[in-house]
Amino acid sequence: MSEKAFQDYYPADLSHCYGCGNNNAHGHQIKSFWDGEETVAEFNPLPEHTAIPGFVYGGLIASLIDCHGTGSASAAAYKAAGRELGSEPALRFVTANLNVDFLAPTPMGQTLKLRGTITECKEKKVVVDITVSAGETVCAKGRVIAVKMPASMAS
Ligand SMILES: CCCCCCCCCC(=O)SCCNC(=O)CCNC(=O)[C@H](O)C(C)(C)COP(=O)(O)OP(=O)(O)OC[C@H]1O[C@@H](n2cnc3c(N)ncnc32)[C@H](O)[C@@H]1OP(=O)(O)O
Repeated sequence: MSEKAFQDYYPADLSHCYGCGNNNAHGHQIKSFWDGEETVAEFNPLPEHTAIPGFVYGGLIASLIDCHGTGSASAAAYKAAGRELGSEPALRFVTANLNVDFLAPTPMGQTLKLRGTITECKEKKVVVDITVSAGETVCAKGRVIAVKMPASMAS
C-alpha cells in the first residue's frame, strides 16, 4: 500500500510506541488507514506471538486493538476538525481505557484484519470499537477510549 498510514504522521519524538512507533525496531509498527468511514489495519503474527502452539497470544491482540484505536482516534479528530492529518498543532491521543473480548481462538499463520468504527468523537475523547478477524471469523472485539495526550507526557 503506497498510501501513508495514520502512524506515519506521528511526530518523530512520539514514534517510539511498542505497538505503533516507526522508531521502535522491536515493536509491531502497525499501520492504520481509512476505509470509508471505518479504519483498517492488518498484522501477521510471528512465531514469538504464540500463546498455545497454533494460536495467537491474547496480549498481542490487545496491543493491536490498543494502537489501532489510538491511531484511529487521532485520524478521527483531524477529520472532525476538518484538518489534514499531521498538521500542527498535533492531535495526539493516548489510551484511557482498553476493553477486549476474546471470542474465538485466533489461529497462527493467517493475516489478522482489524476494523474500527468511531463510536464517539469529542474534542478531548474519542471512542473506537474494533474487531479482529482471521478469515471469516471474528476472533476478538475491543473498545478503546482514547483521550487527548496530557502535556505531562510530552518531553
Ligand atoms: C501522536 C502520538 C501518539 C502515540 C502514542 C500512541 C499511544 C499508544 C497507546 C498507549 O499505550 S498510551 C499509554 C497508556 N496510557 C496512558 O499512560 C494514559 C495514562 N492516563 C492519563 O494520562 C490520564 O488518565 C488520561 C489522559 C487518560 C485522562 O486524564 P484527563 O484528566 O485528561 O481526563 P479527564 O478526566 O479530563 O476526562 C476526559 C474524558 O475521558 C474520560 N476518561 C478519562 N479517563 C478515563 C478512563 N480511565 N476510562 C474511561 N474514560 C476515561 C472521562 O470520563 C472524560 O469523558 P467525558 O468527556 O465523556 O466526560
